Amino acid sequence: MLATYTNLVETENLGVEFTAGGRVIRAVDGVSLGIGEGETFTVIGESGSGKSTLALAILKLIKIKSGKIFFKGQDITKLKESEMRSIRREMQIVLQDPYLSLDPRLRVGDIVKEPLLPLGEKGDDKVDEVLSLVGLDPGVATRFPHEFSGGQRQRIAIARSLISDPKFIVLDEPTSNLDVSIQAQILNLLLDIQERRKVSYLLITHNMLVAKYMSDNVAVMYSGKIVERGSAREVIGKPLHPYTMELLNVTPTKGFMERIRKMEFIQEGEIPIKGCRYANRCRFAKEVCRTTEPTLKKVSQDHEVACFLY
Ligand SMILES: Nc1ncnc2c1ncn2[C@@H]1O[C@H](COP(=O)(O)OP(=O)(O)OP(=O)(O)O)[C@@H](O)[C@H]1O
Repeated sequence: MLATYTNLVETENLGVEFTAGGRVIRAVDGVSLGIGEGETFTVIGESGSGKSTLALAILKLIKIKSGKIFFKGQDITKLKESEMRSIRREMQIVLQDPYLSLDPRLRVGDIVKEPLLPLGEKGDDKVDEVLSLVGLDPGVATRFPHEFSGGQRQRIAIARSLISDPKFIVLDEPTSNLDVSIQAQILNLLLDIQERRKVSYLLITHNMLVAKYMSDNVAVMYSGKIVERGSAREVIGKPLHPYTMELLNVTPTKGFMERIRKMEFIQEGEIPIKGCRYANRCRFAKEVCRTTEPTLKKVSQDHEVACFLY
């Protein structure tokens, strides 16, 4: 029997750890999220916050320490690679750097067909279709990556991600290595493809403008944890967490300042790394922030925040 599901992709308390120089890094720490069909779910955060690790864990490309991953309602956390094969075709990734992600020795047609190799499929008949879908002339299939500009290379990478007809694509900073003038073209292409193919995107970015333009829902990640999430309109339009405000470079509203007027804040630099991970950078940190880890709290229909100010 097919599992019924609400979200195409879900994680439950997902945790990933690395050990580097004898130190354990909790790169993803207890992340629960749901990505609906045809939705763009964006993870925002600065470098090192754990965005890419989260995406790789969802794709089961790295080892998971704890928690669960569901795809189409099926728990895939413990599936063996052989059991993942049919699911792999439905999950693809587009990486940040189109200069590194395309094998320079292969012709474009062979690059685009790469995801079909482990499935034992040739896919020759699909190459023209996906190249056209990304706005490239099918004739480019016989050429090599070095003959193309950054934007065209990213179109090739997107074509490759589409050849297995996936339902879910991770877009890891897909435009951050491109000229500004090209970025909008690629973002529009991705939106157009989503419309036509009804794919869900997990978009990773540190660029708020990109997040605002592309997303249905967003999660803000800091030090392996989601500190705020909700609809893009709510989170980007009315940021609540001091870290989100910092990322967006917004000044807290008068109403916010009025509401927190009587709270007692402690000085920067006094807070040990315990409790809220952002506390040692937060100008609104209180005593409780140094002792207790805040959990996500629903503040409105489409908005949750993990912060003791709320
Ligand atoms: N293979 C690894 N071995 C050890 N530590 C790692 C490894 N991959 C990531 N990390 C660490 O895990 C944390 C999260 O890294 P991650 O790359 O997921 O962050 P990110 O938000 O995607 O950053 P960026 O935008 O720079 O890619 C960082 O502290 C990073 O140094």
